[in-house]
Formats: sequence, structure tokens, C-alpha cells
Amino acid sequence: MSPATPSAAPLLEARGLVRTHHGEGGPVHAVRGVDLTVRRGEFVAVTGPSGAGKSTLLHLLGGLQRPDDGTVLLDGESTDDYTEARWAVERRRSIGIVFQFFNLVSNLTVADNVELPALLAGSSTRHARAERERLLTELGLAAKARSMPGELSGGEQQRVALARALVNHPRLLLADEPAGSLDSRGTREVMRLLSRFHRRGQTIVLVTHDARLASAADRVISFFDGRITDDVTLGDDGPAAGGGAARTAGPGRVVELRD
Ligand SMILES: Nc1ncnc2c1ncn2[C@@H]1O[C@H](COP(=O)(O)OP(=O)(O)OP(=O)(O)O)[C@@H](O)[C@H]1O
Repeated sequence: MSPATPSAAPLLEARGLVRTHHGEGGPVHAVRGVDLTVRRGEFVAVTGPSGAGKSTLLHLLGGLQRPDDGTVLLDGESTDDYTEARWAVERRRSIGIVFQFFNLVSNLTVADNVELPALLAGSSTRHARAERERLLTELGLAAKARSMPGELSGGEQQRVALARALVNHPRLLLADEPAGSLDSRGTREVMRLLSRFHRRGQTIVLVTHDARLASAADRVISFFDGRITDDVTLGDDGPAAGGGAARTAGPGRVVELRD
């Protein structure tokens, strides 16, 4: 199957995003004015050194943190007036998130971890179970449905987290260093799965400090000191939409991550 062709309509837009953290050591200007447009079907990687502000940016895009200035638009709609509750609904229904440390509910089985967001979003028990079975089978975890998260390897836990993030068919998947705590095998597996879901049309924004992982995406944004410093569409002659100087690059893709 060939990669999904992004449509013209932006799924996600950031305009002039600014976020300063106020810690004990004084203000940290984590995001200093970011303009970014992500089209439906794109797989965008945001890469840069530790402390560049990548996680903060991802948190702003998913409503986990609020910007000091600027706007996030989802499907063209401003989120400026979104309450925490509204963002929570958005994350339950249309924005899936995977984190470096999985964030599974440790006292729920694998099956329940995956079903829970579906039930919270209003799915029937039957539908939630069917979706859970489909995803766990696809991710090679059907035999682990009754296990507790702590009984699984890191790679398996991250696959459960991926199933949980995808169970409601979100428009957007945000991934924050999803392979950051995995060994090389687990890393390859997670990246292969991200590529697979992307080929089926899943829009993904991946944050990683690892440039090799970033090259599994079809667009790579370099982030440094709170700003976009480069925006490259890989293996495509068209410019990337919005934010930073777009250019194209053919070679250097990490093809072995694809299945
Ligand atoms: N809640 C917070 N309070 C204070 N400072 C913070 C907070 N969160 C992040 N920072 C600081 O903001 C800067 C950007 O952090 P962020 O986690 O966004 O960067 P990153 O590029 O994702 O880094 P890493 O790759 O190490 O996760 C860092 O200097 C970090 O210490």
C-alpha cells in the first residue's frame, strides 16, 4: 500500500505559539514563537537536542499545556476557548497520545487499558471489546490481553499504549519519544507500527531527539532553542505546509523501519 496522500485541509495548525516555564531556576523560554501546519495524512517528526522544547510543543498541540501566546487550531477551529474538560474530550475522541514511559494504568489488565478510552468515549461494551481485540491482534498482543502491564516488556507496553491511543480512531496521533525507553528491537517495532498506521492514513506528529527515527516520517522539522530551524519534506517534490523553510530531500531515509 502506498503512503496516504495528505489532503490540502490542515488538520492541525499552530500560530505564534509561545510557552515559558517558570521553574526554580527562573524562566525557561521553551517555545518561542512556532508556526506549524500539519495536513491530514502527514507523518511529521519534530527533532532536536534535549531541552530544545519539543515535548513542550507537543503538549501545547495536545492541550496538555496551554500557550502563553498564540493559538492551536484543530480542523480550522481555534482552541483558545477550550476548557480543560473540552481538551480532555478532544484527547479521548480525536487526539491519541503515546508517551516515552507508556503511562498505562498499572492495576488494569492490558485489555482494560485499551478498552477504557473507548468506553469513556461512549462506545458500547461490545464495540470496545471488538476494537480492543482487533488492535491487540494486529499488534501481536492477543495472548497478553489478561496480563498486567508490569508483566510485559517495555516494547510490549508501548504497543499496548499505541493500541490505547488508537482505539477511538483519532484524527491525530501525537507521540512523545515513544521509543525513548526501549531497546533497539522495541524501537524498530514501534517505528514500524507508526509507519504502518501512517500508510493507512493516520496523521502523526512524532517528537524525538533521534534523527534516525525522525527519518521514518515524511516530513522532518528541526527544533532548536524553542524555534523551528528547518522543515524538510522527505522524498517529495512538494513544499511542506507552513512554518520554517521547506525544502526536499531524497536520500537518507531509514527504510528498514518500514514493514
Ligand atoms: N514544567 C516545567 N517547569 C520548568 N521548566 C520546564 C518544565 N518543562 C520543561 N521545562 C524546561 O523547558 C525546556 C524545554 O523542555 P522540553 O522537555 O520541552 O524539551 P525537549 O526538547 O523535549 O527535551 P528532551 O528531549 O530532553 O525531552 C527545558 O529547559 C526544560 O528543563
